[in-house]
Amino acid sequence: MHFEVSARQSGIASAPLSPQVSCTGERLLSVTGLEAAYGDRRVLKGLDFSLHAGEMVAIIGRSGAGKSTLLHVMNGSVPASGGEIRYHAEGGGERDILGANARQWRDWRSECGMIFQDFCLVPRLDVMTNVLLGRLHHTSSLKSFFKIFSTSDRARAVALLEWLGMLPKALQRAENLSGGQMQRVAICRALMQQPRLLLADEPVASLDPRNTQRIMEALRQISHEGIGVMVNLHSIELVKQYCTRAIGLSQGEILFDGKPDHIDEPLLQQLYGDERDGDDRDTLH
Ligand SMILES: Nc1ncnc2c1ncn2[C@@H]1O[C@H](COP(=O)(O)OP(=O)(O)OP(=O)(O)O)[C@@H](O)[C@H]1O
Repeated sequence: MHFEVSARQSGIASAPLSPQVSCTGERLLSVTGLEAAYGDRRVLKGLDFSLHAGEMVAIIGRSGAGKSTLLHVMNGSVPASGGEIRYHAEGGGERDILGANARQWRDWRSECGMIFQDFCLVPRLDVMTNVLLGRLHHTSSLKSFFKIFSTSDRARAVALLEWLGMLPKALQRAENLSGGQMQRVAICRALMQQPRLLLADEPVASLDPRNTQRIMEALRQISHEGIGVMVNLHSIELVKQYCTRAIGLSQGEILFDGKPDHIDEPLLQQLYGDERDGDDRDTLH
């Protein structure tokens, strides 16, 4: 079953997901020569690509290719060892995120939401508070600690939860939700930041088919709002169904950057090789 929600139903019309951004396809990021390593082991080897508002870009490649590392370098939780990530600020001006000081990193993180395979919610807090925690980057930490959020923050949280069908669960503890419900809450939390970019690290890896469709549909709608979405995926079927572009990584290098329709058998063989033999093959098509 497909999850379909109109802009009116979603509350997007009354509470834009990202009011700073219009869906004009302007450039958000220019990545050049990006390198990352764990100790002596080079994991990202000179990546070059750009990202635009409204794109939904899949990162694909076999296990260990460097997909998660790329997203974590982009949000600053793993350090880069070389290269540049130039952020094109709204209204002009650009800066290299990798050369940012602590305050600039905090600013960047508020522009760059992230969701994870294991959701990363605070289990004992209720859904509403988990979502409001997404405002941490915009609110003083003391205020957040005492859970003092503004009326407009609360209104936005309500609109987002309603959009993803989670408002009835707003007062439940996060630990009592199903995986699909947790991921919807995690998306709401990320959108509370009003990001220009959303990074999703295998967001559907642990979900059943129905919840997978719901989450992918939500990500697509978010990209239609003008937010740049980058999503690590293992299913090529989902990439072709939902994404506007795919970047194929192999051993930390970009092997492909183009339209999902252009992903063909020889490329899949290059990207996945033996990993596609046996059971894995079914999950890739
Ligand atoms: N914290 C770490 N310390 C050391 N090596 C790591 C660390 N995280 C990842 N690696 C290694 O870096 C390489 C890239 O890992 P990464 O998780 O980015 O790959 P991936 O493409 O996301 O894989 P998967 O699809 O299995 O999640 C792998 O060889 C992995 O073992």
